[in-house]
Formats: sequence, C-alpha cells, structure tokens
Amino acid sequence: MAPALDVPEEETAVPFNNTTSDEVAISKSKVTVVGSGNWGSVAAKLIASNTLRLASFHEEVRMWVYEETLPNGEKLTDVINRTNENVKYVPGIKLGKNVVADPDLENAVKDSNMLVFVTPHQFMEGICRRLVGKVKGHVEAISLIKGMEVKMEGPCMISTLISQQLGINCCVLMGANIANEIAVEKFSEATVGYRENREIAEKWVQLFTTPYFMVTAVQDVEGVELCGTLKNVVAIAAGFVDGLEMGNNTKAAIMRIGLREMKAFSKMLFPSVKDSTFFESCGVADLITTCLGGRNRKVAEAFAKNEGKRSFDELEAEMLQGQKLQGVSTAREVYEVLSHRGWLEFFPVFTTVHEISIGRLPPSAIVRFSVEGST
Ligand SMILES: NC(=O)c1ccc[n+]([C@@H]2O[C@H](COP(=O)([O-])OP(=O)(O)OC[C@H]3O[C@@H](n4cnc5c(N)ncnc54)[C@H](O)[C@@H]3O)[C@@H](O)[C@H]2O)c1
Ligand SMILES: O=P(O)(O)OC[C@H](O)CO
Repeated sequence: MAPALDVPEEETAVPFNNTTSDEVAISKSKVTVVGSGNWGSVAAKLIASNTLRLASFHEEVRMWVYEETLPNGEKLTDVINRTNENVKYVPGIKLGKNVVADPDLENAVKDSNMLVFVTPHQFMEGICRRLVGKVKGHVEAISLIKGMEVKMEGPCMISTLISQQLGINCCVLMGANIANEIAVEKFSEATVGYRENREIAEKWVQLFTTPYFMVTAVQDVEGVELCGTLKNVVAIAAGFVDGLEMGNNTKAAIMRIGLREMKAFSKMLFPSVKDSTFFESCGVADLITTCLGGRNRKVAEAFAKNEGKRSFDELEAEMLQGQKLQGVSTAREVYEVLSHRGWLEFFPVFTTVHEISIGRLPPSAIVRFSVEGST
C-alpha cells in the first residue's frame, strides 16, 4: 500500500476580492530549470506537474537545453518541444505540455525568479560565467548538482559558486533519486538543505513534492550537498567491488567505511555539518541507492572487469550515451583537498578510488588499501 503522504494542499486559483488578476499574475513565481539531462528533465516533469496545480506559480516551466543535433539531423530542443519528450536523456517520458525547451541560456532565465540548477557539475563554472549580470537580485536558486569545484583558496561547493557568482541565495536538493525511477513515478524521498530562510525552503518543498516524491527540509546546506557529492566516490568503490565479484559483505564494508569518510570529510571542512543530516534521504539512503543502481557503480564495475585497461572516459561514452559520471572527477577533487591539507591517510576509500581511477593502483587495491587503511 502506498504510504500516507503529507502533500501540500492544492491552492485556490481564485484571487482575493480586492486583487486584480494582473496583480496576481505579477506575484506568481516563474521557474526555469537550467539543465536537461537525465535528472534535469525528470526534475522539470516533477516541477511542471506542480506549477499546473498551484496558483502561486506560472504554469510554464522553461528548461534550458544544451543544444545538440540528433542522429536524424533534428535539434534536440525542437524534438522536445514537438514531442514533449527528451528523447535522448529520458526517452518515453512525457515531461508535461507546460515544459518549454529553450536553447538560449540568457533567454531561458530572464523572466524567472526561481532557478533550478541541474547540470553535471563540471559545466557550472562556464554556465555561471555566462549568467553574471543576467540574473536579478531577488531571484532564488536551488542546486540539484552533486559535485564541487576545487579552487586555489580550497573547495567550493556548487551552491556557493552559484551564490557568489550570481549574487543570489541558493538552497540544495539531494537524495536517493535515481532519475529513471522517478520518471516512472516510483516513490522516492529527497532532502532540501537551506541556510537561514525557512520560508524559501518551504517554497522549494512545495514546488517539488508530489505523492511519489516526498521532500523534507533541513537547515544544513553544506551537509546535504556534501552527502550528495561524496557518495559518488563511494559508488565508484562499490562498482570496483562488484566488478571483482567480491560479494555483498565486502560491498557493505566499503559502504560503511565510505559513509564514515563522508561524515569525517564534511565535518573537517564545515564543522557546522549536523550528524542527523547523514540519516536523511541525502545521506545514507542516497549512498545505498547509488551503490546498488547508479551510473557511477555501473561504469566502475565495467572498469574493474576490464582490469583498468579501458579508461573511464571511454567506458562512460560507450555505456551512458551522453550522460555524465560525477564520481571520478569528484574523487580527483577530493584527493586534491586531502593532499593539500595532509589528510590522505585518514581517507583510504577516497584516496584509493582516485589512485585506481588514474591507473596508479589496480582495481583489486580497493579492499586491501581501504579496509586495511581504515583499521
Ligand atoms: N541522473 C540521475 O539519476 C541523478 C539523480 C540525482 C542527481 N543527479 C545529479 O544531477 C546533475 C545532472 O545530472 P543529469 O543526470 O541531469 O545529467 P546527465 O548525466 O544526463 O548529463 C548530460 C547533460 O549534460 C549536458 N551537457 C553536455 N555537455 C555540456 C556542456 N559543455 N555544457 C553544459 N551542458 C552540457 C547534456 O546536454 C545533458 O543535458 C549531476 O550533478 C548528477 O550527479 C543525477
Ligand atoms: O547514477 P548516479 O551514480 O549518477 O547516481 C544518481 C543519483 O545521484 C542517485 O541519487
């Protein structure tokens, strides 16, 4: 039986007596999704189902598409707008007729006051650079992106990059969210992380919550975002274990030690991170689902089966058809932080994943180094 969910009640579309329909239109929030990959498209579908239902939002949801030409010569944007499907990244799923694909980034964001960022993390610096000065001060943002940047000054979470570059507040939404499952409306949970403004967090919760997508808010942006980011490194380790057919007990050991490293790394970087965050959907639940059914796990399994002789780039291109892994680059970024701070020896799973990924160690080193190193 489906669980009883606390879905926000439908709002009435009827304006108050002393309010004109023009004034109501002005106060409505308008949403743009920046990104249209596998999760980006499914996030647009979730949001679009709610903007149709809730009177405080404009029905239309803009979705910025990094334009590509499909094998039949058509532009991806044209196909999405004609068929209402992202035929490349989530084939067979109707996004909602109120989703409008737009290949022009500046045009896509110009009228919106709620921006949802959901691209692979390596593209965000370039996207932010293009948006500097193009986004108004009162705009609110949320990042669904699992990843971070490493700068001269140290690590920079993607929500911080967005906030600093664009001068806007940025929440995060992370969780056990394999997009293909949410696309077919299988039940999932997610966690919104916010800094101070609970009201804004509640607005994001309202925008994303559906009967099959249950969202909870916690006041811990860094904790939520680091959980989503670091679990991708542990998923690579879990994939190595699967590729070497080492069994479920070994995989569970790697996941346990990995979770401990996720918590230690997060708290060493940001002492404000809360222990309780690791028990939300963004924490242990996301770690489990990614290590069981995610893309990072899948490609790492193939890497180990090939004994590291085929690179991650090659396997990613062959197995994911344009979708992008985050775990390998995140392992490199985490490694940079660890070596810069002299912490490598305290993080055997994170360290070993990077060293295997770049060919310095064989895949079999994942257990030897990670488990022995953690005792
Ligand atoms: N897919 C999932 O199940 C899932 C679930 C939760 C979170 N996430 C996270 O969401 C983020 C986005 O993942 P996704 O699955 O939507 O994307 P994806 O892996 O499907 O990535 C492909 C996207 O990147 C775009 N792209 C390619 N080159 C680009 C460029 N140079 N500049 C800008 N965009 C370019 C492609 O057009 C496509 O939209 C990631 O951080 C991921 O970890 C993914
Ligand atoms: O497929 P992955 O490994 O990128 O993981 C997808 C999501 O992050 C799971 O929540």
